[in-house]
Amino acid sequence: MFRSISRLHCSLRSLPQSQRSITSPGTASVGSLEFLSRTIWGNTVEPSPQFSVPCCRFSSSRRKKSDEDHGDDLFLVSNRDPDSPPRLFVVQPRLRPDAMLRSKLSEALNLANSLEEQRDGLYAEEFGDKEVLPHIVVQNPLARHLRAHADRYFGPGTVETVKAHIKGSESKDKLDAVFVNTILSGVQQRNLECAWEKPVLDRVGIIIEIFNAHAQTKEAKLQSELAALMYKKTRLVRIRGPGGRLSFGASGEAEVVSARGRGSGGRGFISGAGESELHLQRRRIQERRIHLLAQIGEVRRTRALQRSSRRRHGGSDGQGLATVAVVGYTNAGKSTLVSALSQSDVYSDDRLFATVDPRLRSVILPSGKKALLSDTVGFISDLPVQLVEAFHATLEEVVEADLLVHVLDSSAVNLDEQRSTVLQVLHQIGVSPEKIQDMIEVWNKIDLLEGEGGDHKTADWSTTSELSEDDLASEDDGINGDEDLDAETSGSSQEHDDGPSEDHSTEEEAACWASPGGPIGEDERQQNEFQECILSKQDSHHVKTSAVLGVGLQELLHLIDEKLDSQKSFRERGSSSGPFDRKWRPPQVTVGADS
Ligand SMILES: Nc1nc2c(ncn2[C@@H]2O[C@H](COP(=O)(O)OP(=O)(O)OP(=O)(O)O)[C@@H](O)[C@H]2O)c(=O)[nH]1
Ligand SMILES: [Mg+2]
Repeated sequence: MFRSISRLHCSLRSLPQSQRSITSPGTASVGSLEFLSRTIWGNTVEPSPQFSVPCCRFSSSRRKKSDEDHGDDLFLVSNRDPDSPPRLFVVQPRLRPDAMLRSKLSEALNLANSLEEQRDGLYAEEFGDKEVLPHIVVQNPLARHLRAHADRYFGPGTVETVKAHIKGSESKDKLDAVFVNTILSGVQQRNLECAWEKPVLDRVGIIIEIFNAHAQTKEAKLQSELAALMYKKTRLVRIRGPGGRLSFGASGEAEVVSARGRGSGGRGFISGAGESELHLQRRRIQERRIHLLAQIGEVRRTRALQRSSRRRHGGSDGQGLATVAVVGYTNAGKSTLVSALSQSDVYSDDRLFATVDPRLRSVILPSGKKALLSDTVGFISDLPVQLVEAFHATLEEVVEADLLVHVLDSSAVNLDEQRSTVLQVLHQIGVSPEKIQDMIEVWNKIDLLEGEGGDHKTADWSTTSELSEDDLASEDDGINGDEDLDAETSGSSQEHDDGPSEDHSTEEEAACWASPGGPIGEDERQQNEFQECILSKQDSHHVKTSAVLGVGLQELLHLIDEKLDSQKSFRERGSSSGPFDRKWRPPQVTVGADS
């Protein structure tokens, strides 16, 4: 384990002062810093000395080499050593209300513990046996200032407090990386790595890493590499190579001066050393991307052929076979439900994104007809747009399915948020409002609710980790940083720190959590349709199931049968393909990018 850590984490080396200066020859000009600031925040902020702090580049322990490899490390933490799954320290910005904080912290801890690869089809440890990872709840910079710090996201006090806690946790066991459960810019990520002397993963990064770690098939591996590549492309930072040479994105000591570089070259005095390196790096990424897209294109063609052949004569006696896609928030119980309905064995696990490779299982409906159930990847709030784009081939199965079954974890406190996240992703990938209207909603895990058909709001907030009130309790950090009030570790005890702005910001925060890709519709009409869809779904009829106990399965099968039947008669009456004709298009706003 130590070997892999040392490969991940190089020690900080100091540079001569002349090389650190933001105005020194050969490094960034103030002009480019201003450009960077504008790029990130949409307006100019004072260049911070943080941008010029030299820091290290972390290399991957599980780099995939290939002839066409673009020369960059794509994955930061996930490794192939089955005896040493990465151990992360989790930083959770505080949210209101406390129930929301708990559910997000629980999700963050589960994400951090899910970053593990199988060896010979097995994980090193049962998920339930895993320890709760070290974590800290800190002041949310969005809550206090309605804007995060441009350089390190958190204020200096918080950064120092987290650093002290990391050091404290390291005395017990080595940490591989820090996971900050928010979306960081490339510059913020790099500066936090420098401050904490650990690789830092943000929410987008960890999800991409988990997908990569869990991908089994060639298709899923290609897609997760593409997602990582697209993520990486937005995070090229200027680094100082071993000979003091400046370049972008390769290993070496980092000088964070430009995360995107767009426009930094060839613009009079602000063009500087390294710009051609940046273009080289971007070109290599672009070449690899084109190569991956070509391979994924092959996968899509094969899948399309298989789909149309199933649709025409997939049944045992040559008749067409309907496909029912099972969708939902990650860990809602989709795979368990597909297993139970089809009486087969589909891999299910408490790890988030246990399913990355879609699976088809056949099921005999009460009418005697056969249908195919498609178990697919789960969704999550702030689903990285790079993943949605890269996993287009997989998600096409959902768009092309005859019927959707939306599985919800009825014991989740944030059930409404999970529902709207899923509906947004469906909308984003091109599923029509009509099809969403027709979708069957399943409230799974009812066995976890108190009493039969109990109120889900009263359910336990965490079914997957051993968190208690103590985990959220105030921790005395003992650090007298310059911004101590900014750095706290409790959800309840230091209310003096939160003025009335907290509630206001919570709305903003909630909006941020709930929106995976910012505005996703191209025009207002589509947005309105989508909003109507969400509203109508909230009150719609749902089937209650317990996939583990086998409750509600027959009712669900009857409903699937009924819906497919009514669709068939609808088609026979001469309707066009209607609900399935909208094409996927990327959202206009890129999450996690430095733009
Ligand atoms: N108590 C209870 N647990 C369930 C139920 N259905 C699934 N689970 C558990 O929930 C966890 C997640 O189940 P999965 O079927 O892997 O969930 P999923 O939606 O496929 O998750 P991803 O593939 O990670 O998106 C597993 O530990 C299941 O045993 C249920 O009805 N009741
Ligand atoms: Mg699954």
